[in-house]
Amino acid sequence: MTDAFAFPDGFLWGAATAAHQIEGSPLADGAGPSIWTRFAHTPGLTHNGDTGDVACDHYRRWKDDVRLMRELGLTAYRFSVSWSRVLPEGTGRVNPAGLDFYSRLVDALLEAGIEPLLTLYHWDLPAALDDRGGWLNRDCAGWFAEYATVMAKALDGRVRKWVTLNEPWVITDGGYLHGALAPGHRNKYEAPIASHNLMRAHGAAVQAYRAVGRHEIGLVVNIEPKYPASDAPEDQTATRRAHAYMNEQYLHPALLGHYPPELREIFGDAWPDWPAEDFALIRQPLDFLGINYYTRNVTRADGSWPLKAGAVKQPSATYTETGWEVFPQGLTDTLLWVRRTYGDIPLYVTENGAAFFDPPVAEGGRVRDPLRIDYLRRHLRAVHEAIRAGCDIRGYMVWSLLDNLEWSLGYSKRFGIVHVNYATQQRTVKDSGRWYANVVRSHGRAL
Ligand SMILES: OC[C@@H]1[C@@H](O)[C@H](O)[C@@H](O)c2[nH]c(CCc3ccccc3)c[n+]21
Repeated sequence: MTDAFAFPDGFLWGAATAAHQIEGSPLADGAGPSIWTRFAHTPGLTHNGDTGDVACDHYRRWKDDVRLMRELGLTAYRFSVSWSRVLPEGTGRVNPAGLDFYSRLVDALLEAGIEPLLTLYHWDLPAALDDRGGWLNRDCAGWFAEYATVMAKALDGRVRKWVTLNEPWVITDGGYLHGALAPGHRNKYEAPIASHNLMRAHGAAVQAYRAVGRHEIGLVVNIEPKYPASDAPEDQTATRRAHAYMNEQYLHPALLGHYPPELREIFGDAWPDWPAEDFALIRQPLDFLGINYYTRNVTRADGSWPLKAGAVKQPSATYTETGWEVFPQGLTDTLLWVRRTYGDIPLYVTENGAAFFDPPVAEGGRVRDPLRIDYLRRHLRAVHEAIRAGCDIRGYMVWSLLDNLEWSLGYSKRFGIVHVNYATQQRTVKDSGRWYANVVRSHGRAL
């Protein structure tokens, strides 16, 4: 009998984190501040005033955390580099202690048989570059290329899978349009400029990497599939607008060399005429795409700004602590859509997971999180369905290895398969972590 859930040979089973969310010690050993150091220390901007000053103390506990990954049997680990730890001013002077932290982390991962997937940018821009306009300054492409060159020279070969940006949509929509994330701008005219410059910087970093690196580089995007709430024409066009804005806005320029037409419709006079040469820079050949999937959106036309499209709550669905509908079919649909629209580029599910209300650690060190096990099992089966349908999916990274700092939501949301007691920094593998370890051990057959 063929195994029900046989995954391809070499399929990577991993977990994902990001520097600012787990490391702590943001200014240790010569590191410079990032926009999140500033944002979180600005009163009123984060839940409870939570900051990344300590987080999961991973900057000091990284050896134990790699040991934990090895005990879980992970074959890959996706993490991000804090740009301002390595380049305290963002460009120019390199901080050797910062580079050394990541070099030792990578060596420990390789020693444990764990493939590193390194994300260059996961939202924590050096504050010194924000002072120079940050992503609104077209010079950011050169800054990011310089940073990519420093990292490639230091780590390429030991790191063989590189990612330029994590989720340009969130960086732009959160940081420049709605202001919920650092640097906290709320400006319809800035958002397209930041968004376009992020993609120019992506292209420049891919070019810079290829001048030094000999391995693979890709882009990570969040995709939230949009399903029309009704057959009404206004709901159909609203769904199309929302899909173009969130799901096509970055993959189109990166892979097809142009934006979807809906963006000019959405932003109107705030959507510039971009210089044609920008698209040659943005559209660099990629070795893979990372897809971050959490939920879907049932969409209808409404008066909301700027999309005029809103979500329709699904009465019979299960929702996570972040208000996201549990909808595994959306992951299969997403992976098939990517292949249909952009071709057979290798894919990784670089984030998938859920925040549920976890009970406290019980006697004997157990955290019972059945809802997370159900979520992960159903989404991994959805990945397998896409593989059976012909998608070239090379790996899956659960978000997240550890409970960690959920950006503006602080420590109020727990996504980890490992519980973190923030008062003691004690790690406790949750039931979902034990379950995932078994799935990894069986190469998916235990699903
Ligand atoms: O919210 C859980 C995780 C974050 O902790 C990661 O840093 C980030 O890469 C990430 N992206 C998404 C999906 C996109 C999204 C982010 C924030 C808010 C709404 C949607 C979920 N997550």
